[in-house]
Amino acid sequence: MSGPLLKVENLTKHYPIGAGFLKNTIPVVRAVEDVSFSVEAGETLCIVGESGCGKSTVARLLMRLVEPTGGRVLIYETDIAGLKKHELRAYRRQMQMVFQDPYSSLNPRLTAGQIITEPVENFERLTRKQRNALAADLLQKVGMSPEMMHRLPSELSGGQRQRLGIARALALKPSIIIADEAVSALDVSVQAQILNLLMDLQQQMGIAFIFISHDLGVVEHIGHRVAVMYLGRIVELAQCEALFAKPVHPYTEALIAAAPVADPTRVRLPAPVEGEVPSPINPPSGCAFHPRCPLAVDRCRVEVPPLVPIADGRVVACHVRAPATKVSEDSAVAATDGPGAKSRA
Ligand SMILES: Nc1ncnc2c1ncn2[C@@H]1O[C@H](COP(=O)(O)OP(=O)(O)OP(=O)(O)O)[C@@H](O)[C@H]1O
Repeated sequence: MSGPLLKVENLTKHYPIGAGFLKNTIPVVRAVEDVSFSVEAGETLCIVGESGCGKSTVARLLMRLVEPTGGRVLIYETDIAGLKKHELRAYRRQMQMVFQDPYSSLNPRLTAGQIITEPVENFERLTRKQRNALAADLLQKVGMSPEMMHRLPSELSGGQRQRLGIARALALKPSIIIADEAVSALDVSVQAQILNLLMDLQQQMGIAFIFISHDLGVVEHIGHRVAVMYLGRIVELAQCEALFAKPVHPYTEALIAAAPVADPTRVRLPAPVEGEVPSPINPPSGCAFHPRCPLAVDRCRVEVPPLVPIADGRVVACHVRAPATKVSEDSAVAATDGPGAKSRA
């Protein structure tokens, strides 16, 4: 099969809220606006941004848990909107999710073994022997002892529960796992174990990850590429190392400046920008970041900046740092495609 594993084109989601007198006056939350990216097999694309910027809505759109207002999601060049019911089931097998809170996403009445094998049994009947063998194999894959298959979620630690959530996601042999804040609820040492587990599984099984997080330390550890979102839009998409070494969008710069620095030799960026994230119901005109941006010029207040490719292959939406030319606008969509997974050797 050719082309990227996953391609997202101009994805948009507006949630209607309340009712106006006239249909066209119903206010909407502009949760996701014109988002495009692609993911290659075996790659980790991280999506970062402040709370409410639309990260989880992107995940829900990819899983087709909510319908988009506009745009397309293509898996191996097939538009998922056109899939029939049985094709959608097959698509859902390819894309699995690991959630932030492993406890609330695991059925407390089922044993670990039942939780892991349940997704497979939605598709095929298993004998008791097959079920036990599958549960034992998946538990071992995530670094747990097969005996744990008889335990209930309440009898496991937070880290074990998250491993169980990962084992369940692996059961259907997906091509992509979407991990939405998958390590945020865990202690730092357990976080590191889970991140290393995900990276090992990726190497062994070639799984792609879409890793959603607000924690830049985690993103720097696990990401190949990073998409930075602000108020529903991607404002910068770059190779992970390049992004952290030299953020280009002023918002990316501010996010990195605000993050705790684990490495004392790293030079800190200037102080982060002040102010609240504006409302996605009535976002600022032009560049939504302009009210908080120290570099804003008149053009930023009126024109939404397009994503423009710059020299090192990243794309940036900023009139000041990456001003658009006709040529750059034409090549911007191509630049949201990944160059393939980088090697971690
Ligand atoms: N079902 C819904 N109806 C209306 N608005 C919604 C709905 N779901 C999300 N939103 C709004 O859409 C915007 C984006 O929400 P989303 O959960 O995608 O953000 P996020 O970046 O994942 O945030 P967090 O990091 O806090 O989880 C927010 O303003 C949120 O309030």
